[in-house]
Amino acid sequence: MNAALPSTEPEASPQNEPDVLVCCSKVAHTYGTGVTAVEAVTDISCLVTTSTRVAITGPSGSGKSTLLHLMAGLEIATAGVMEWPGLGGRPLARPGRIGIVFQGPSLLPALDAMENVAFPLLLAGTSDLDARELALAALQRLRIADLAAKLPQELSGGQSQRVAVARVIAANPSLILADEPTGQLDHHAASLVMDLLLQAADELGAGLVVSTHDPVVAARLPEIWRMRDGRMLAPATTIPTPGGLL
Ligand SMILES: Nc1ncnc2c1ncn2[C@@H]1O[C@H](COP(=O)(O)OP(=O)(O)OP(=O)(O)O)[C@@H](O)[C@H]1O
Repeated sequence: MNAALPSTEPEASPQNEPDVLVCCSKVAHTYGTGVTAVEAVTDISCLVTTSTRVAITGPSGSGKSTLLHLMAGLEIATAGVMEWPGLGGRPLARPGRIGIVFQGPSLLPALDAMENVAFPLLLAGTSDLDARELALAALQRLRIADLAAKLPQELSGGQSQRVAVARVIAANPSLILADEPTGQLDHHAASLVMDLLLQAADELGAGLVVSTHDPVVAARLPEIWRMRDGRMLAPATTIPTPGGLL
């Protein structure tokens, strides 16, 4: 079902409805000001729920990363309204509720895989012992515990991205945002990373939003939102709200 369109299906009972994690209403984001201003996204309206499994596709520069950064709270909308009802408010005030997988190397080179997974938990105040236990559990859950003692330089690009997925799920997020997570991987490694992202989202009951250039990767998700020149071609820009349609 397209999460951004008014549903024509019978209403689910409240306890069966997925939580709305992110609501974008006519959102725009402009980088810079004056003659150097770039309107990276324009008039974006969409919903992300705990059952969302969506690929955002579009040419380079179409605004995919900017939209993910807005959802993550890493950028602030310059027009429109961003809300995170199911996350308890603006993400930066609620660290851990959103997990982000970035394109390319993101592991700290001096730490082994398990320490890399544990590191954000330590920063969030988890005790050393608990952080290590949670990190190992995340690696085990993704069946990559054999990589725990390896340094990033000893990992392939695909293995590094799988550890990056473990780092995200160790914090038990409600929303997983992955920005070109397979951009530097071959098809086999990309497929394994997508397997893990989908598995993680299902096991955590988390929403999953993946930006990608790759149509094969996009086809792994049940829903695709296409962007061009900062605008979303699909879904349509009407979203249901308690007060009516935007
Ligand atoms: N920090 C920034 N400062 C200024 N302009 C930016 C910045 N980040 C992105 N842009 C511009 O915003 C537009 C959208 O960029 P964005 O990175 O969101 O697109 P994208 O679809 O993710 O591209 P790619 O697939 O190449 O990563 C582009 O014109 C880009 O040059």
